[in-house]
Amino acid sequence: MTAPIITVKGLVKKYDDFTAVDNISFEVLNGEIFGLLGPNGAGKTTTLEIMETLRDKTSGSVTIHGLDLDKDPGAIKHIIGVQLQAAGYYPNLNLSELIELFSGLYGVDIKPLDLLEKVALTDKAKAKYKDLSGGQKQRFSIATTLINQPRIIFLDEPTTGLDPQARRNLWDLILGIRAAGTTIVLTTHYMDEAEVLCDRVAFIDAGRVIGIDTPDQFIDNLVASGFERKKQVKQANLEDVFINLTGKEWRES
Ligand SMILES: Nc1ncnc2c1ncn2[C@@H]1O[C@H](COP(=O)(O)OP(=O)(O)OP(=O)(O)O)[C@@H](O)[C@H]1O
Repeated sequence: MTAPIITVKGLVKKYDDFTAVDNISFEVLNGEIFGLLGPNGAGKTTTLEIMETLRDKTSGSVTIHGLDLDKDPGAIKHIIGVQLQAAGYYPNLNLSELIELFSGLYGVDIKPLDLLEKVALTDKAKAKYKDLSGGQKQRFSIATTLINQPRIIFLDEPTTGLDPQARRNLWDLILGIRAAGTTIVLTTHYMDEAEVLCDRVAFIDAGRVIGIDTPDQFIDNLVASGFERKKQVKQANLEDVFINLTGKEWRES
């Protein structure tokens, strides 16, 4: 888990006069879950979409699994998994049919039910995307990233808007995908999520990387600098109460 699978160097993205990504550099190591964290508008999605070949960069270089984004975007597309926009989910097709369609577009042969099983959606194989709950939609969206059996997947705020159970179940799903050998780059606004999921995180602010490390090291450094929480931390929080009262199983009918 030590070799870089993604190398971003001096990445810049300008929208007219506005610099959204301002000379960002980082590496993502093979097999890790790497988090891009930072305030709204910091440039996380822009950075993610450039790596996904979905957005042009202004300057800098991106190398993914030895492939240069400028020279081999087509080859990069084959080895990465991206979340498709919901608009691409043809409304008349059910989940099984959508996976068949997408796998045809990728030129791969996969069994829809096998993929749906990975995200606990086999019982929804005949359902339409619009009829899924929020958590089920997110799980289906993650399933679509796996269609081409990619080495790396990119997830933009995968648990935003989900209830605590759905969120924790999605964490298990993401950890399972990593355990199967896939490198994951994700963005999130939930620091508890980053702490549970990410091997390393990069904090981005106003288009610049302001720190890259493991969550534990960031926390240790902060404590070592003399930081103390103002209030005594309770032994449990309201989310623990929620999970304790309502259980952990998939509950999204
Ligand atoms: N197509 C565009 N044209 C002009 N400006 C854009 C465009 N897309 C993004 N921006 C601007 O670039 C900046 C970075 O946006 P980006 O979506 O990358 O931020 P983010 O870190 O993902 O934010 P959030 O956490 O709110 O999703 C923002 O100021 C945004 O308004």
